[in-house]
Amino acid sequence: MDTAADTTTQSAGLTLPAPAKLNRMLHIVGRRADGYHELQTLFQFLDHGDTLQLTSRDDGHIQFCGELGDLAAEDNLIVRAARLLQEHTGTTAGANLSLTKRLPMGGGLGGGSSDAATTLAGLNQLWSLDLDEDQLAGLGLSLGADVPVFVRGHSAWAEGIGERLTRVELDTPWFVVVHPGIGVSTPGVFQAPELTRDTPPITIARAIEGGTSSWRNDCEPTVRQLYPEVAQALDWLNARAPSMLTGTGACVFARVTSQTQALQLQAELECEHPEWHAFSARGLNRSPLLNALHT
Ligand SMILES: C[C@@](CO)(OP(=O)(O)O)[C@H](O)COP(=O)(O)OP(=O)(O)OC[C@H]1O[C@@H](n2ccc(N)nc2=O)[C@H](O)[C@@H]1O
Ligand SMILES: Nc1ncnc2c1ncn2[C@@H]1O[C@H](COP(=O)(O)OP(=O)(O)O)[C@@H](O)[C@H]1O
Repeated sequence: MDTAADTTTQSAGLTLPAPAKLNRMLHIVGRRADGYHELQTLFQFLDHGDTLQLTSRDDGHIQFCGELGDLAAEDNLIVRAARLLQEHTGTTAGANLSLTKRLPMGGGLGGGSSDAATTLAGLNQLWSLDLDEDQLAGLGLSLGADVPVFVRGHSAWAEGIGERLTRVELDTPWFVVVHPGIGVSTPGVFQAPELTRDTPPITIARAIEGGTSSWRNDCEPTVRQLYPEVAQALDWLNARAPSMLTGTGACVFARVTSQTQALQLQAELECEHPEWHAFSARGLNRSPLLNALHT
């Protein structure tokens, strides 16, 4: 039977991960003239995320399939990344892009940015474009500040609005990540008058030597105040393990000592708070995207 896809030349295709990130710490050290906030943050990946299937087609069309609520195609970072790559390189190739979405949207786990990075890196390979990492990271930055770290695929200390990256090695514990079932507005958090914007800048060495017990997220007090559900989830987790907000939320994460402890904590949480969503995952200093692309 003929289908639209059958009329195109199909390649073997790729199935690639789009992992989540955590902000292991996040300081706001200033505000730029355009209103954007200058950050110092430590990014780390998780072995949990979305999955993207990519196949090439020869009619130049970008076909997306996946569950992203009512997000319009022109706002979908996957479609935008594919079109950007077409415009930048002039390729006549198209693609079928099929997403299995596991990461909550707008949860501070960087799912949209990670999807975009996986699209850029995957299509670069599928379409044999041969762009290097710097070129892909540059294109990614035009889609969002968090895209470059996913393209580069290493734990990083980030400055500026998150685009100036220095590779680092962090501890790789297990985490329990909790979404308290509400949406947090990133612009709303950054516009809040009470947000701390004047944390003195520190060096990478000082941030890392300070260790996990000294790490904090400057957005946390504001998000707690604006979203009591986030405060409740943080209080519940903090009573059991050291916990923090990631990005501007809504997700919070507890650092635990083993997979067993993670699964126990997750089970307790699911029993007491069925209205929250939780998963357990391990921190990774190398993104599973790099492993998948280079095998
Ligand atoms: C702060 C982080 C840390 O990872 O939070 P999460 O989004 O992951 O939660 C990200 O860098 C967020 O980046 P991103 O998610 O691309 O932010 P955007 O949607 O572009 O930002 C929405 C709005 O928040 C404000 N904004 C965002 C980032 C920033 N460094 N300063 C800001 O002031 C701006 O008003 C912007 O218009
Ligand atoms: N493929 C995508 N997946 C998720 N969100 C997307 C995608 N494309 C665009 N978006 C938009 O980007 C916003 C931020 O998404 P996401 O990266 O998941 O959150 P965060 O930046 O809080 O970590 C979403 O609220 C949504 O409007």
